[in-house]
Amino acid sequence: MDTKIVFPEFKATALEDIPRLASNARGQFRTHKTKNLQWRAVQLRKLYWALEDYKPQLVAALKSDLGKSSFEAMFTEVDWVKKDCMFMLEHLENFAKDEKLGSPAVPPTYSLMKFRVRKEPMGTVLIIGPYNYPVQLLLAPMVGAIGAGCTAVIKPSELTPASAMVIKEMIETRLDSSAFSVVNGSIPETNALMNEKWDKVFFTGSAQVGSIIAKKAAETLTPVVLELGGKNPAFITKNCSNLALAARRLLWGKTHNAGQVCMSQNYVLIDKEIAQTFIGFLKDAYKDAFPQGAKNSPDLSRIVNKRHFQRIKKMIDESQGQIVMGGEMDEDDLYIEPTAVLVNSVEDSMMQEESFGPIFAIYPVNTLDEALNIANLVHKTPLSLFSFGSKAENDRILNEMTSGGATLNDSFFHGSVNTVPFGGVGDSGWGAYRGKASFDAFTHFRTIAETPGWADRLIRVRYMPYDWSQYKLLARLTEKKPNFDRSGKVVKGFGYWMALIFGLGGKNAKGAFLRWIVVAVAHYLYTVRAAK
Ligand SMILES: NC(=O)c1ccc[n+]([C@@H]2O[C@H](COP(=O)([O-])OP(=O)(O)OC[C@H]3O[C@@H](n4cnc5c(N)ncnc54)[C@H](O)[C@@H]3O)[C@@H](O)[C@H]2O)c1
Ligand SMILES: CC1=C(/C=C/C(C)=C/C=C/C(C)=C/C=C/C=C(C)/C=C/C=C(C)/C=C/C=C(\C)C=O)C(C)(C)CCC1
Repeated sequence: MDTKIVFPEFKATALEDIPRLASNARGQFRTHKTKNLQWRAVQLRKLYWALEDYKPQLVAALKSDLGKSSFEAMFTEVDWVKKDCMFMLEHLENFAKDEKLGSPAVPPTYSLMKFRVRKEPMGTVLIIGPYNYPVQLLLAPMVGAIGAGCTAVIKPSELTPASAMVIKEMIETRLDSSAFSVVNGSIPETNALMNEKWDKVFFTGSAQVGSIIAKKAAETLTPVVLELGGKNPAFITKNCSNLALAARRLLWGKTHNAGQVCMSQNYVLIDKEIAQTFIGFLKDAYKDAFPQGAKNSPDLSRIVNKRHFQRIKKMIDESQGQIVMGGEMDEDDLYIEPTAVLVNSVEDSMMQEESFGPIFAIYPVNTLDEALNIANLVHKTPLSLFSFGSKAENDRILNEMTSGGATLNDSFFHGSVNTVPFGGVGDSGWGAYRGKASFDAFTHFRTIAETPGWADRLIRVRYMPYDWSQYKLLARLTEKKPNFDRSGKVVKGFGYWMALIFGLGGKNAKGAFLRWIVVAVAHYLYTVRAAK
């Protein structure tokens, strides 16, 4: 029996249908049904079971689009989003409930006004996905949108056509199709979508397209989340505790999904003295991962298409460096062997471009100063950074170079857990999502105050005719005196010494209280013993 799964041929959504789909989603939001937590929970449960039921099609589609192994398809795509659904379901009520605002945000003088933050759905949102994780990177943000109570239109990447068509059928047949729809297509369809008014746009993809999206969104002052790429550095110093482990972990970062991972390292800055040893360990790790050779491995994905194959090949072809691991390619099979290139210039093509594939540069340096200068020159705000040094060196690297996220002593572990916030900084991204951050990304935090009528006498100060005596009274009750002078120095005045003496050196009221308890207990024990 032939069990081969056949996918519907990729079909772009008709341009003339796009305004209607956007308008439907907006209209459905205005029915207010998405404000109901039960409705949201039902959609999340439906998405969970849709992913479970469509697993064979999704896994096969990922194989067809990217040569992705079923292991990675399950681990980082289908099961990943199912876990997201479970997490959102488990915490939905808690995330969505009003947050009471008390001290210190609200001073005691305003405590009668019942300040609170109400979590409101942003409205109707557009989610645009990239090709490298067609399921995860499109549907994980959608879990946030559903949890927050938004309606949404989602647009998968056209570079992964099989996944895009399976996702369209799955979402539109299994979720509330009046609230959620899928637009398939490329630039014209995305432009048509961007011509519509959204309450938020969530874009994952390249910085170049991110900038087009942000500009267009700015015309209508539409907020955007941008999840972009970066030229991510790894630092290895002489004090790296286990060089073989560093090699194994960094090789993982470039073999997982064939290195088509926004947060994997682009280049490794390594102390000159240990560079050759590291290369030896890399080769060992390679042999362990691919005992039959990388090309024969059932685990290694392929490059998404010929354009990206040629882009990656060009980086290697134009490099002045020396290939020290890998280097084999086969365009017909879209196969690129995991490859490391030893380089000695920031101008090298391997350092200038984002690799977004199974290749990376190794750049030997003399000092950590030099490494930090190079990394800041190549990309000041990468999406991630990896550091394999002593504690002091790792701290220094974190301190002297920023990044969206960072992992010490490993490749992208900070981005491998689906409930911790993930996002870029500067030109590697705006905003974050995953876990609670996904709910927050699609939520308007609306501050509410409620002023009881009987309190009007108390707030008389705001009314005309203005009365300075009322103002002074309020100031006396609410204004804090500075404990610092005009040069910014803390002044240790009478209040400071009193607090120190009567607080027994405690830093705050709680600390002082605990110290007084200790004193009281000690005094009690002493008097009991003395009495015996
Ligand atoms: N930070 C992250 O979470 C993350 C995740 C994955 C990929 N990325 C980055 O994305 C890039 C690779 O992904 P990609 O090639 O799919 O990105 P891309 O920017 O080419 O495409 C992303 C989406 O934008 C659409 N698009 C492409 N060109 C467009 C245009 N001119 N106008 C409007 N829409 C357009 C595509 O159809 C696709 O849906 C890399 O730079 C990678 O680092 C970032
Ligand atoms: C099982 C036992 C234990 C626990 C073991 C643990 C915690 C294992 C953890 C393993 C991990 C974290 C593996 C990492 C997997 C990597 C993944 C899932 C990669 C994901 C890729 C992603 C998200 C890509 C994203 C791409 C982006 C954003 C851009 O392109 C113990 C030790 C507790 C007890 C014994 C048993």
